Amino acid sequence: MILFQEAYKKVLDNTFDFGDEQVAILESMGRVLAENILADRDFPPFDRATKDGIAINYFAIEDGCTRFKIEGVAAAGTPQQRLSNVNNCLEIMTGAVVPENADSVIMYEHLTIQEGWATVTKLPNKGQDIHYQGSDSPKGAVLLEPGKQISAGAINVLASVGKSEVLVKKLPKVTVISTGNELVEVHERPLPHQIRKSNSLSLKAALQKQGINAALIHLTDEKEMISKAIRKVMETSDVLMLSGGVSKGKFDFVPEVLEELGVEKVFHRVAQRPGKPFWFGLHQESRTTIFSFPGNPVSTFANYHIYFLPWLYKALRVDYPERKVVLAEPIQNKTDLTLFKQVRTFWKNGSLHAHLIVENGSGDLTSLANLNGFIRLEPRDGIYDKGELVPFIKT
Ligand SMILES: Nc1nc2c(c(=O)[nH]1)N[C@H]1C(S)=C(S)[C@@H](COP(=O)(O)OP(=O)(O)OC[C@H]3O[C@@H](n4cnc5c(N)ncnc54)[C@H](O)[C@@H]3O)O[C@H]1N2
Ligand code: MOO
Ligand SMILES: [Mg+2]
Repeated sequence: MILFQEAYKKVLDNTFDFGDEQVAILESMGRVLAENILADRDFPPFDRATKDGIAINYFAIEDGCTRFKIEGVAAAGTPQQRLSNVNNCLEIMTGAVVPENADSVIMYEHLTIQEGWATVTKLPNKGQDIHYQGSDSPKGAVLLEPGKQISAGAINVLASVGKSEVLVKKLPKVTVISTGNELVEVHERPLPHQIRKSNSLSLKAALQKQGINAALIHLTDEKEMISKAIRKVMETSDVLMLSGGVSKGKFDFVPEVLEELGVEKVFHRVAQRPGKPFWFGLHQESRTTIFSFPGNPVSTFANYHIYFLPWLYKALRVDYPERKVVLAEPIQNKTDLTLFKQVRTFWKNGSLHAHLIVENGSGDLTSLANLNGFIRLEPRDGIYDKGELVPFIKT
């Protein structure tokens, strides 16, 4: 058995690059950018009116003119026009190209318009209400850099520079295997000694949140079958995630099968609760990373967030946020294990506080309906006081 910090470090020391791929712009949402995104033209690409009103040449104002003959209308989406006389004006709409030899825009609220003439009711400043060509970013400027997680805001930028396809980091191919004779499908009615399998669906849903579409396989507790299935899955998956069959029971075949298949055991068992019998290893030949989580529902769920998510982020070269929360009540950890306690957080005076969830151990899956994270408590003789900051793993 190894300490939590040691296990965590070993997991993070064993990441690898999954490569890059081109995806359609909308598919890139939430993915990690793998290329520089450059401005393909000046932003904005022309001097653009920022108000609906008239475009004038300020020379006329300096000359004492406050009444302008309207030559026409410049709408957004029409080519640049030209004032034929600098004492005239063009009506102009937000987003339209400022006419040649106009240099200022006056909004309708500062004008009266009558019979083809605009009269200024509030004198403008020279150059006002124009968004100048290239003033946001000049052509060729780097707008987004590799490593950035693509947000809806970034999609706006990608679309503006014409990136209908985007180069992103590839996500790992993940297969989730659940094991257990007692488990039946969600739509089935369990016999009194059976339960519905829930861990694999919960893992699949959590992976879905990361953009990963995991394959699901369920196996009964038969060693030969487990061995065959794992061998096959390792050929095609980057990650094999198992739930159950990893402890000391007569039917917990997973650790011996993995070792028989030549998977290098990095560690088995961590001084933590829940999730103690966690088995982590690598199959060098197929380049598969194996996260074999203990079957108790809270153990599988906790270890996915404690280990797999930081591992994934590191593999994708994205910073994993180190979060902390304020304890809303005192708590102890007089054990010799790192404890992960289920919490529900709430905002108070601008900081995130955590309430402990009443639960009945790592087999109590009903508590999973209420938590939104775990706090991490290292062993300590004294108390963790109310108001203390402790590490928080968001779920
Ligand atoms: N002698 C010992 N016994 C146990 C130890 C130990 O150290 N010595 N560790 C305990 C701890 S801690 C855990 S956690 C569990 C881990 O068990 P396994 O990984 O071997 O998992 P199973 O035996 O297959 O199942 C345990 C439990 O979880 C339920 N389960 C399993 N898979 C699913 C699923 N997909 N959906 C829902 N529920 C699932 C299963 O029915 C069992 O109730 O071992 C302790 N024992
Ligand atoms: O570690 Mo087990 O995961 O406590 O139930
Ligand atoms: Mg077991």
